[in-house]
Amino acid sequence: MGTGARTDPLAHIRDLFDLDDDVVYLDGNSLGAPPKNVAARVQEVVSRQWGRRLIRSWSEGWWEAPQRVGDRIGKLVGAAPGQVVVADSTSVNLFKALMAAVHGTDRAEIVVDAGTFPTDGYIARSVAELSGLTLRPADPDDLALSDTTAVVLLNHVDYRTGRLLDMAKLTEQVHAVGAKVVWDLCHSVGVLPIELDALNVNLAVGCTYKFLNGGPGSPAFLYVPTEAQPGFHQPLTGWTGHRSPFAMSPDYTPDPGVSRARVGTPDIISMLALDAALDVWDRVDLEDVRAKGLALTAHFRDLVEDLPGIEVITPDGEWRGHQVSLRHPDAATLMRRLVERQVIGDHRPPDVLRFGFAPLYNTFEDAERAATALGELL
Ligand SMILES: Cc1ncc(COP(=O)(O)O)c(C=O)c1O
Ligand SMILES: Nc1c(O)cccc1C(=O)C[C@H](N)C(=O)O
Repeated sequence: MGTGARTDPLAHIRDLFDLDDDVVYLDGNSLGAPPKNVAARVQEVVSRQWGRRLIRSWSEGWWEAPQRVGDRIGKLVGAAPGQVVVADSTSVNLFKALMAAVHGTDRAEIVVDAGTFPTDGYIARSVAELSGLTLRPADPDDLALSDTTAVVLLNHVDYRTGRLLDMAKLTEQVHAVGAKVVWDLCHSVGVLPIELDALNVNLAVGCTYKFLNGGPGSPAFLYVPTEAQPGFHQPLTGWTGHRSPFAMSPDYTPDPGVSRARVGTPDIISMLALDAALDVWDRVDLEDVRAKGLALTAHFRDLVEDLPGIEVITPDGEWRGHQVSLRHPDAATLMRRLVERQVIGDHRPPDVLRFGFAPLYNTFEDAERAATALGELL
């Protein structure tokens, strides 16, 4: 199982992360590992920016941080500057995006992929209720769209199976019936090249605590393309989305740009921890990240697919993200015992073992150690 001869152009990047070598961490698709520079940045933000500069820091970079950090994420998702804002949670951004997408529509339905991560389905249900539309879960292979479809919400990578959807093809399908598409990029941002502008995606959301390593609960992002910004009807009219927040006007006038998607005061400590975590992306090429992710997951798959009782449910080939999901009737117990052996993945009910591979810090040896541990348990 040795991988000594394997070339890994990202091998040196692991040193930028604060990881224990005796732990095989394969849960970066749930909570990314901390880059080493984050602790010092947070210390700087607390001690100097907050401590010494106090409220002056709002006009020394804090106020614009949601757009500035948004532009850094924009580079990773194929969005030109001024179209991504970092704010709130993915759930809240989904609410804003879906409410804006159905605003003023005379169409009847919202479609959501049937295997969606629960929060997307719950939020889509609320938006349907509030807007008087119906919600229809559908198989992404057979969306059955029509001219009654207002908006389609799709997960780029399925959190359970790791399947990657064809964003180009599906976006085109949705546009062909005159509907809008909202993409949830939680499991794809930072591991594969994404081209939101080039594909004319209507709206997109994603979290930053998985493969972007922003830290627990780091703020999410929302993409609103420039041409859609004037028509982006913000349902949560908080003051930070106002055109002139400090005018303290009694009337709400939205910011003309992407800032209209902001709501309330940003969580600066978390936002600037994320900003620091994003530094690592200045040193890597997403194509290399993708290539390594495919190689890591293929290697792990090869090592585990013939183990007794295991069924691999992650698609083979290129239509997959950076996790390998295995079905086994004793998945919960197996994962508990793997974690006892310092191999950390996760379990998704009822019977799925998930192993996420973060190409910036996971190694081929991690894949081997995890496969060996699982083999011994089985
Ligand atoms: C596809 C997807 N959407 C949304 C979320 C989470 O949303 P939030 O950031 O609001 O917790 C997750 C993971 O928690 C997810 O996997
Ligand atoms: N967001 C999470 C959290 O706050 C606690 C524990 C896990 C999570 C996750 O991100 C779960 C993840 N989205 C999943 O794919 O299952």
